Amino acid sequence: MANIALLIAGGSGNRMHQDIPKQFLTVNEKPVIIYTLEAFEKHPEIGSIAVVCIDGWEQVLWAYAKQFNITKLKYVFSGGENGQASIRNGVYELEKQFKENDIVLIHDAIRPLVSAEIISDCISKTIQYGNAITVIPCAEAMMQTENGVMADKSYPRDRLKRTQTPQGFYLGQICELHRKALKAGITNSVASCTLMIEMGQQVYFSAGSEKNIKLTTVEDIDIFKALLAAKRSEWLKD
Ligand SMILES: C[C@](O)(CO)[C@H](O)COP(=O)(O)O
Repeated sequence: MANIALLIAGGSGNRMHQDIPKQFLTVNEKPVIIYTLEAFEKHPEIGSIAVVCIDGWEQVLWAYAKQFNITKLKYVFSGGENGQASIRNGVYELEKQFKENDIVLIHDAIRPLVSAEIISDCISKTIQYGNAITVIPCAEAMMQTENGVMADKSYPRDRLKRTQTPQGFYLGQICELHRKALKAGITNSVASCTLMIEMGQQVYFSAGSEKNIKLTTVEDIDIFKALLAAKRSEWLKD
């Protein structure tokens, strides 16, 4: 049985307001996507890595992978018109290379601080339950709003989880989910976990971390740099 990491790097990152797609921004002399690739490269349970890449950046990605010695990167696929289409392209391509009972961990390329523990837990919960969505508890009070201006309802935070990636599935099952979703006319679900719910399936949780940040806005780059600095000083102490 193989464990494959499928990194989703198909987006242009409009919310970052940069000329370069955020997965290719350089932070401390290394492109963001390389931090993410290194996390899976170093993980002993991951055999192969595939990337769904934004059009026009494929050769840059292969060049960076060579420069930073990412030997597990085997496939680079085209993105789609949205996240659901990009993931669908990726899993359909993987289906041509791997078996239905192989595990695929679908991960945002712009979550560069995913840890070995998070990857391991996602794999073991996928084996245990059939799928695994990385989550963290919801620490803030939650308000429900219709118009974004005011709220007259709150939502109990202990009943909520904040989802992250990786999100783990058996390859055959995630391909089947995408085929059924297309037949049902669902074409723009936010994430694999939301697609599962929209298709009436249960999802199971694995353990995430506040440090497994998603680089969405420019502010997140500052947080990323601070977390990198903290990580470096931990290494120096060891
Ligand atoms: C998959 C995800 O990271 C879970 O939190 C998130 O939904 C991705 O959102 P994006 O809009 O594709 O950045």
